[in-house]
Amino acid sequence: MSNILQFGIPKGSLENATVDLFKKAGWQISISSRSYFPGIDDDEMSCKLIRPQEMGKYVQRGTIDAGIAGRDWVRENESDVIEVCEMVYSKVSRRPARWVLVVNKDSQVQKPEDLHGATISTELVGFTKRYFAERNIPVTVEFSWGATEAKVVDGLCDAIVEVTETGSTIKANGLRIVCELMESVPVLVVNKAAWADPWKREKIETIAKLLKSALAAEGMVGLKLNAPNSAVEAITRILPSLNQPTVAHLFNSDWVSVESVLPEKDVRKIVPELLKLGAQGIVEYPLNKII
Ligand SMILES: Nc1ncnc2c1ncn2[C@@H]1O[C@H](COP(=O)(O)OP(=O)(O)OP(=O)(O)O)[C@@H](O)[C@H]1O
Ligand SMILES: O=P(O)(O)OC[C@H]1O[C@H](OP(=O)(O)OP(=O)(O)O)[C@H](O)[C@@H]1O
Ligand SMILES: [Mg+2]
Repeated sequence: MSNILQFGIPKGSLENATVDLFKKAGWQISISSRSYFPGIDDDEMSCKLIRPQEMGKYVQRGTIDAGIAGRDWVRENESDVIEVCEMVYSKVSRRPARWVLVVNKDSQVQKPEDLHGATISTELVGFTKRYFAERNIPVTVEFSWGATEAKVVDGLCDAIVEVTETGSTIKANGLRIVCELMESVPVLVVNKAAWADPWKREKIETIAKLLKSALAAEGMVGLKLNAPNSAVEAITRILPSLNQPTVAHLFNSDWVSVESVLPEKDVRKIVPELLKLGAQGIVEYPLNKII
């Protein structure tokens, strides 16, 4: 029987960003509407769409071997799984999601202690209870099924603990962040049995490496140029690189070829300096992965 890795893709906020990242890493995942079993162009993998809130549970039980979910939910459920790696992305950006304590703009609350005796609404009940208990602040924490911001606007609670990325929902509802309670990023988790299986472990490690390398390549470009040998010292001093720039001799010439990897945003600043130092034939190229 051939080996198959059962893999969980997070349904909801992280779904599209995760599928896009897999594409950059080299896997095409196709999700057809209403189906919870996405196709993937890898005979060694089979995918399921699973809510991030439940990913840890199903990975722990062995329903699936591994999956991606926000670390917030893996921790909330105290899932006994192995975290293989973290990846910094959210629904629309490459920043962590933040769980924040939020009140109405005109509220008197300035710090968590000001919520003594208050009612707080959140989807992340366990974490919120622990946060206030550890600080000896007595509060009532109520589970929210979503649209949580509306509850503090309506006065159904005194404050909320909610996830934010761009801040636009908080702003649109006229709310104010009191403080940040936790950051969360997607993590790749695997159960102990799959991790103990050499084939599955190697497959998971390959997936983790390629997902991370696709993320690492974002915003980075390759730069190649020719320069007279006499300018190489000066050029390598100003040229950023992952380790050191590569320098290769041009055939039958006292010129060299210099190659490096750098943030795309630095290119417009560095090119004029390279030209002044005598560089020619400068080529910038996109990168898919940095491994
Ligand atoms: N902009 C975002 N909004 C909400 N969750 C985000 C965002 N970016 C990343 N996340 C992460 O996505 C996970 C929540 O995903 P999901 O959208 O499935 O939950 P939900 O908000 O309950 O779902 P729904 O889309 O049904 O409202 C969490 O791990 C959270 O940290
Ligand atoms: O800071 P922002 O970029 O605005 O993102 C955060 C918002 O996105 C999520 O809502 P979701 O779409 O999941 O709706 P919900 O409230 O019904 O869960 C989250 O619950 C916040 O409301
Ligand atoms: Mg939501």
